[in-house]
Amino acid sequence: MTQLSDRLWSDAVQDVLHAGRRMDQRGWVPATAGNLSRRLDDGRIAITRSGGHKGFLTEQDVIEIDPEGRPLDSGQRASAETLLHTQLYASDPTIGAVLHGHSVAATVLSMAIEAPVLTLAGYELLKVFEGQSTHDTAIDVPFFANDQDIARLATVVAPSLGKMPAGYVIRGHGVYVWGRNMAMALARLEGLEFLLACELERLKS
Ligand SMILES: CSC[C@@H](O)[C@@H](O)C(=O)COP(=O)(O)O
Ligand SMILES: [Zn+2]
Repeated sequence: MTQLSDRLWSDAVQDVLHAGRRMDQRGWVPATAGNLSRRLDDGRIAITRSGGHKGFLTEQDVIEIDPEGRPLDSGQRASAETLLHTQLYASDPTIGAVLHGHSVAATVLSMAIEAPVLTLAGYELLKVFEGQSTHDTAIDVPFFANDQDIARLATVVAPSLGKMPAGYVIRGHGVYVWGRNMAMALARLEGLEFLLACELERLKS
């Protein structure tokens, strides 16, 4: 490895470790839930190893996968949900980071609401999402049925790729959010989680 590619890799790993800690602080990755990835400028993909606590990740917990989601080192086990990350990267070359968490708001709302989408409307914070410049708008967040068969779940998500400015929710499970870099993905995740928490409050009232 050259010094530059070493540097790109260690920056990506630090991004993942930092985001994992942030998501843990917010209570979005209980137990071993959640997974995080980052695509480097040279196209390599760094993703969390399966089964670790995402708030206590070490450098060894972040591994390299190919664009099809196979670990470069076949002795390593990448996130069980790797295909949901690689399908996003394949769908949009500008995506540089993907985050998945299991918040209370995403879990409860998606089990309480039967409609296939949740419409977020009128919130100032909608401006955190791609292409939004006013609160006077509405964004649909799709709710997909949970499935332990991730390849099959990816085929259900596929028709919506490119049409989900705020990310998506898997029912009773959690959110997927992405951005051009880790900072943007984290900002979108915070935005979506805030809005889901607001919707949950409205449901209670
Ligand atoms: C604690 S169960 C959560 C898992 O089933 C899964 O949904 C998850 O988010 C983490 O899986 P992982 O394989 O560690 O990436
Ligand atoms: Zn999950």
